[in-house]
Amino acid sequence: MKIALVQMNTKQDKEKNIKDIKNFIDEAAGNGAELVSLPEYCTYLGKDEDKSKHAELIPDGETFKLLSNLAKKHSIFIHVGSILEEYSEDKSYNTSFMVNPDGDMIGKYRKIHLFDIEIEGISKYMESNSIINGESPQIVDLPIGKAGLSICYDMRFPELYRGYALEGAKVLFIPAAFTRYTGMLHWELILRARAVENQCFVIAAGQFGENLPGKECYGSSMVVDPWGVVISRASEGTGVIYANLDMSLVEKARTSIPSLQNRKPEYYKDLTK
Ligand SMILES: NC(=O)CC(=O)C(=O)O
Repeated sequence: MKIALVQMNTKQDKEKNIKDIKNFIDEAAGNGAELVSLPEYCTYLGKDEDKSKHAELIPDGETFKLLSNLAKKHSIFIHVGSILEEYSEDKSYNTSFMVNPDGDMIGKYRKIHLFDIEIEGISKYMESNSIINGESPQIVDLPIGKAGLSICYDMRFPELYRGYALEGAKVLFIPAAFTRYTGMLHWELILRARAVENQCFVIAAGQFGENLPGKECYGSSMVVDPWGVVISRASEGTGVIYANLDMSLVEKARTSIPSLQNRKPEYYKDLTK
């Protein structure tokens, strides 16, 4: 399967962001992509207090309808890294979903782990001020096999991905708006670790550049194969990157080093409760 990852610089003009998404999807489909993956917060990235104004129903909102029509028009899968989904007056879900070539939603995932962190003197984020966490993992069926959905900060919680792999996932989606500061040290390291330890493809479309004054995203969208090799990587700026997923590499990795089979959870399963 030929896939495309869109690296964006989403800001507060939702109309422009949606126009950009449409143009990127048209470009990717024109270049033969069968699945297009968008980053986290792809339609709106702004201040906490403004987020719920931009939240929508999924699948009954405008963005879903537009993406459903684009998926049908191009006969492709569209993985929406995330948009704001309606929850209450002051909180939204941060929600990812997958649309199939018939325009139907085949899976929806609400970010479970919220980015509540403070790095002294560097940055502070309290995602839970404006977002309510999801409670359910989500696996979708693609023609290339099962794929586990997740969003950004989730990537720091390996149990979620181990669960996906044990449920049969061969692909892990990790769309993001990863901060520039943490990205420099952790982004590639963690993506490659999730790929190697679960012997899955990792597909990680990211936000790039300044989205809000003083808030910058790392970019470096990438596809990692099950052996830990980065097979496609975005450079600085916005744009589309491509990769061909050779699914035989999953079995090859799992046969060569059968670490998923060699687990002994009976000795340590209680430690992760
Ligand atoms: N933005 C996030 O959700 C996560 C992130 O930037 C990090 O884990 O670092």
